Amino acid sequence: MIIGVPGEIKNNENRVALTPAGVVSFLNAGHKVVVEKNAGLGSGFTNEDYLNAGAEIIESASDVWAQAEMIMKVKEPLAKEYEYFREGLILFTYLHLAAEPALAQALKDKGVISIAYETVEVNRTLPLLTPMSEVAGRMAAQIGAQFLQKTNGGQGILLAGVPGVSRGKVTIIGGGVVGTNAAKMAIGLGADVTIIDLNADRLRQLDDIFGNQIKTLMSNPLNIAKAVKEADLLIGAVLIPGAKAPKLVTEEMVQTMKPGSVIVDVAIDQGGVVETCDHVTSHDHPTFEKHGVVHYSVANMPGAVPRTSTIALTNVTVPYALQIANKGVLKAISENEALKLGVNVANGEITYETVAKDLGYDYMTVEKALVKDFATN
Ligand SMILES: NC(=O)C1=CN([C@@H]2O[C@H](COP(=O)(O)OP(=O)(O)OC[C@H]3O[C@@H](n4cnc5c(N)ncnc54)[C@H](O)[C@@H]3O)[C@@H](O)[C@H]2O)C=CC1
Ligand SMILES: CC(=O)C(=O)O
Repeated sequence: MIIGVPGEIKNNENRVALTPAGVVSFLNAGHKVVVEKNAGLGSGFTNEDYLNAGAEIIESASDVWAQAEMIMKVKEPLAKEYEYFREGLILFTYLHLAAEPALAQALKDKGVISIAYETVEVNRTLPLLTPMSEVAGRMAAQIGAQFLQKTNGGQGILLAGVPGVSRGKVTIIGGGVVGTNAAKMAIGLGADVTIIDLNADRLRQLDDIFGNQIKTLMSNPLNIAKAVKEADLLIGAVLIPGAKAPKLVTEEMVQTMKPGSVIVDVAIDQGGVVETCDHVTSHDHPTFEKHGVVHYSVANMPGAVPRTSTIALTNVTVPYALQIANKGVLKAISENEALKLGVNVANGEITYETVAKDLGYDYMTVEKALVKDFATN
């Protein structure tokens, strides 16, 4: 199979979908890899590194898309990339389609087999989302601390406090991978940390992990309203796989926060959990202010630490991509339930149930969407 790696074009997205080590894995299995010129530079991988690994370097993105049977990317394609879509092309990347209706429509219209990293699922874990959630969770606490500084528009709070002065309060809604990693960093910074989750077992695990270093609360509107009001830094970290994030923090709750408090809505890639986080921001202009509160809603946070993130991401994506390349997409997904759950669009149908529901499409199982191909393979 020919695997294509275009450069990322989202604002300040410096990750790349394959490292030179990943190229070697594909070549050893008998495949060919074409990489857009300079695609790896932001992550510290030169064209020469890719050539030495055995990839072909191609000048233009359009030629990479045209030659490849499977495109590996990091972020969802942007509108200017839709023209490269074609029937039967395999696209393996983050998609977040519940928050990207135009992209979902384009993938449907063009018959692209679209496999989303974020819905590949094993035993209720999301192995291709986890490393980036680890990165974004850790970043959320340090970014929040930075924007709490007066010089950056915040109220002028040091999360650690000092002897004789209270610590800053951090409220984290969603105690999964992002939430746990945000908590680790916030505790390390000396903050007073509260984690809210809907899953009582998860709250027990968090209590076992962090003990008295955190407070845990069950997710309900009263607890959320109280913890939001008290928070100096609020971190949104809820996920219902594939679905649009629920708006758990209302505008009224945000209005109760102290001026200069900070919200980092990490879940913005799925639409965000904070009502006032009503648009995605970029690394160039990461924040906006509403009701006196600093809002940060960058949907590609790990793009700012691309060296760490590219290596962490490709560590987990390459084994799955190799299965697709080795077996073909149909055999790979029929033999691997985790990968099958990654298929969001196939043969013009939406094949992930919560995405279909949120976007108002009929849902079709992958098997049914690909029924002719399954019958003949
Ligand atoms: N902005 C960015 O650059 C990045 C964003 N993310 C996003 O961060 C979000 C969180 O991801 P993960 O932590 O990996 O997910 P996860 O699945 O590990 O954790 C989600 C948590 O939310 C909890 N939850 C669900 N409904 C809830 C509710 N009503 N109230 C409170 N908690 C609730 C779940 O019980 C679970 O513990 C996702 O949308 C993910 O795509 C991840 C990486 C980068
Ligand atoms: C998860 C995701 O969308 C990201 O790492 O950018």
